[in-house]
Formats: sequence, structure tokens, C-alpha cells
Amino acid sequence: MTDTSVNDAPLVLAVPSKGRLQENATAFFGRAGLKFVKSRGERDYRGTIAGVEGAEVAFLSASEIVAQLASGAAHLGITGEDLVREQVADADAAVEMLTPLGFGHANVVVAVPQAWIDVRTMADLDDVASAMRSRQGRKLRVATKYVNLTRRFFARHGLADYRIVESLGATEGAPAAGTAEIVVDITTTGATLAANALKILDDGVMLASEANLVASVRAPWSERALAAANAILSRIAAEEEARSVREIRARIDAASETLGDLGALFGARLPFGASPAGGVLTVHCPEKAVFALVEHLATAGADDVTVSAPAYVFRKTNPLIERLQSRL
Ligand SMILES: Nc1ncnc2c1ncn2[C@@H]1O[C@H](COP(=O)(O)OP(=O)(O)OP(=O)(O)O)[C@@H](O)[C@H]1O
Ligand SMILES: O=P(O)(O)OC[C@H]1O[C@H](OP(=O)(O)OP(=O)(O)O)[C@H](O)[C@@H]1O
Ligand SMILES: [Mg+2]
Repeated sequence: MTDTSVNDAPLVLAVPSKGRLQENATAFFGRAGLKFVKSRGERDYRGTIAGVEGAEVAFLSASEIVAQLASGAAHLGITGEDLVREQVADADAAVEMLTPLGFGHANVVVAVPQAWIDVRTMADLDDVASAMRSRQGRKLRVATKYVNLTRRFFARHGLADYRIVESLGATEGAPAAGTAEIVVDITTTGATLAANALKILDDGVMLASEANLVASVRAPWSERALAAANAILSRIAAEEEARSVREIRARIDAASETLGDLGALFGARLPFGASPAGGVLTVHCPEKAVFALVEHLATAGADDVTVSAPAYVFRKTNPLIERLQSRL
């Protein structure tokens, strides 16, 4: 590749196109004003973003998104932390988790048959595994698709007498089918474990996962790609900030300096600066502090106190872009 092509490489944003994360991920980008355009119709696996220059959208499965972030084929993507920790050998070197997204919650857990009433902890499981090994000469079989997470977690608990049976689906059925004694799998409601008469060990939660916005450290971060990332991340951050703040406007007799330190008192700030006596004051404050602040302003003689929820709050810089830049 020549220098110009590297400098020109577009940003690739990888978006779940199927499975559990698809709907929430699409809604998430929609809230941030990021609308995907598929020029060749619904089955097109490549798209663009309306109004964002230099960005391509790749529609992929959650696990393929991890692979592309790890290799550097995609710059940004949404995927589950479970898949990142499982699929990427040195995840912290290859990718940066920019922010958790509040959906796609699921735990990766160690589950054993409910009938094993004396087995409640990893230490109990270790006893079972050692006994199987010494009395029956065979190893405890663990059905899972989370091979690497399982090896790491079992090693941390000093459990060595086991063998992994790789599972590609319907993992919870393995004990009943006789292909493994226990399972490591992901769960949200617990319904599938219960239906298969399995229980989670007390200390058997290996990872509490949720969907994350993830950046690739290895992708070709051309100037063009960085500019596109800036446009995307500033919209996402503006929507995130807007969701957590309320804007309060009021006519007030006193100058804003006489109101005390609104930052210390309410976690609020004056985005457009201090207001003079007899002027209009604009305050941004956390949602939970709204009524306390309104009462504080009323005490100072405020009138027409109007509270609204902004759609976006754009700042010169934002935590997402700062996190990304700190890694490039
Ligand atoms: N109850 C759940 N079960 C499984 N995954 C969940 C659940 N809740 C949230 N997730 C998240 O969704 C991710 C994708 O799971 P999903 O089953 O949708 O994948 P998929 O689209 O079938 O992809 P693949 O074909 O690669 O398995 C999981 O890795 C996890 O991070
Ligand atoms: O705790 P629950 O709410 O019951 O969810 C857990 C189930 O969901 C997942 O399977 P999925 O439906 O994604 O099918 P898959 O195994 O084909 O990915 C997971 O592998 C469990 O089987
Ligand atoms: Mg699945």
C-alpha cells in the first residue's frame, strides 16, 4: 500500500446484523442520529452512514465483529464483551472497550446438574473432578464454546482434572445427552439452565458481559478514518450526555454568582456562563438533582423555571474520542 492509500483508508464500522444484539444496536445508532444506508437493498452487507464522510458500515455477526476488530479489518464495532474476552488472546493490547452500552447483558457461568446437591462452589467441583480422576480414571467433561474463558477461570481456581468438549450450540443439553458432566455457557434469564435441570455454582459467574462499543488498535487509522470516527463518536457522546442531563432555564433577580457553587451542590454546570442579575440563567444538571436545584432557584426568587431534556449536548471533546486517541 502506498502512503496515500493508507491516509485515505475509510473507517469501517461493524454492526451486528443478526442475533440478540441487532435490534438494540440499530436503535442505539438511531438515537445518535446515525442512519445506515444500504444502497443495494436489505441483503447488502456493506453500507454507509448518512451525512458521515469516509465511513463504511459492515453488517456482521457478533463473533465476526470481534474477529475483524482483532485483525484490524474493522475500526469500530458493537459486540459482546464475552466474545472479546474469549476470542482475542491479548484483548487489552488489540482493542479498546470505549463504553458499555447498557444492553446485551448476559453472564458466562459454570453450571452443574441440580442433582449434585453437595456441589455448590468451584472448590466442591474440584473435589468431584479429583475423585472422578482417581476412582474412575476419567476426567470431568465440560461442554462449552467458551474454551479460553473456561481454561483461564478453572486455572485460577486450581482446577486441572477436566477436559473440554467443544460445543457449537444447545450446550445445556450436553449433560442429559451424556456428552459432558457440566457446562460453561452464557445466560440471561436462567430459563435454559432451569429447563435442563442445571444450577449455577455460587462462585461460578466467570464474566458479567454486556454489549460494548469497541475500537480496534490495529486497524489502519488514516486521517480520514479518524475524522469519520470523530464524527461518529461525537454524536454518540452527545446523545449519551444529553440522556443524563436536564436543562433548566429561569428568569432570576439575583446574579448567578450569589447562588453558591452549583457544581458542588448539585453536580450542575452553567454551559453558557454566569448570568447577571435580572437575566436568564441556563443550567445543566443531572436528572436526579433537578427538583432540589429548582427549589434552590425558587428560594433565590427565580420565575418561569423551565426544565427540558436536550436531544444532544455536543462538547469540544468527549470521553469516547479521548479513550480512542489515548491508544493510537
Ligand atoms: N441470553 C443470551 N444468550 C446469548 N447471548 C446473549 C444473551 N444475551 C445477550 N447476549 C449477547 O449476544 C451475543 C451474541 O449472541 P447471539 O446468540 O445473538 O449470536 P449470533 O448472532 O448467534 O452469532 P454467532 O452466529 O456468532 O453465534 C452474545 O455473545 C452475548 O454477548
Ligand atoms: O438464560 P437464558 O435467557 O435462557 O438464555 C440462555 C440461552 O441463550 C443462548 O442461546 P441462543 O438462544 O443465543 O442460541 P445459540 O446457542 O444458537 O446461540 C445461550 O447459549 C443459552 O442457550
Ligand atoms: Mg446465541
